[in-house]
Amino acid sequence: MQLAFRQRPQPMTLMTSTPDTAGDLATPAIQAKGIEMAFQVGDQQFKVLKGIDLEIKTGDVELLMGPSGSGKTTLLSILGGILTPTSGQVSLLGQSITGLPRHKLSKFRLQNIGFIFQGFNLFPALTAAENIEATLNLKGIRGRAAKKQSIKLLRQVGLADKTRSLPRDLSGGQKQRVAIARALAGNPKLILADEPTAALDSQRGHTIMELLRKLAKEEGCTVLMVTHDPRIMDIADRVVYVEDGLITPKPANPSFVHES
Ligand SMILES: Nc1ncnc2c1ncn2[C@@H]1O[C@H](COP(=O)(O)OP(=O)(O)OP(=O)(O)O)[C@@H](O)[C@H]1O
Repeated sequence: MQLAFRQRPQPMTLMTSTPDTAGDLATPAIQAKGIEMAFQVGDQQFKVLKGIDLEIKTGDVELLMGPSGSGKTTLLSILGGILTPTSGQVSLLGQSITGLPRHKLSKFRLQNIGFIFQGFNLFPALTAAENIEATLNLKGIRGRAAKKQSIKLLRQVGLADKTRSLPRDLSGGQKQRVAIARALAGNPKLILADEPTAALDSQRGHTIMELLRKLAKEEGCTVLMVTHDPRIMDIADRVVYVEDGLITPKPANPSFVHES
């Protein structure tokens, strides 16, 4: 566990504006205010996030970068309503998710957010296409329509020939692309991704980023991803850095960009 508590500048709000967005520009897709997160380890409390203010506009593709252990995954999980912050407020698509009852939060997540998290979490007994269909079924898309969409999504991530493969017969990069296709199922308005290109070679990573950028610019989907991957920085609208529990527009020591 790496925890750093050096003195940092005060929390700040970063705002973006991207002119070629297709969605509702008036409402930020993601709005976080005063996010703090402390973890209890034994009898000690570690404060990982110390007052994060962040606004991300609809249709933006943004990257969260920062040193290992700086709290990027923790922040992404809080923004996606998977973790509850110690304090602070999160609004997604204009709706406050802070304090929403669990069942309402689950429903909101299912309807609006596509998650790409490390580990892929594919059902081992289901084929690539069935893994995506299962998600579509949960979103109320069934039968032929679900089959058609799952095959289309697998084609978009370059896996047209793997629709019937089980996860055990896929490489790490292929599993990652199935997980990406699954996150896009049902056209979520938000995509939250943790290292989505980590297991992909340069060309495939670039193809995935182009796909996400197209969704953002043509369909107003908003994409926020944690990455250490410098290869995808040029495709993002903005890079936001998490350092010492705060957001900063420029890192003090950017060497972490070339990690992993
Ligand atoms: N459930 C937990 N209990 C205790 N500590 C935790 C927990 N989850 C995360 N942490 C600690 O919080 C800190 C931030 O973790 P987090 O995974 O958010 O960092 P990160 O920036 O995503 O790191 P990496 O780039 O290595 O994935 C780490 O020191 C981690 O050990």
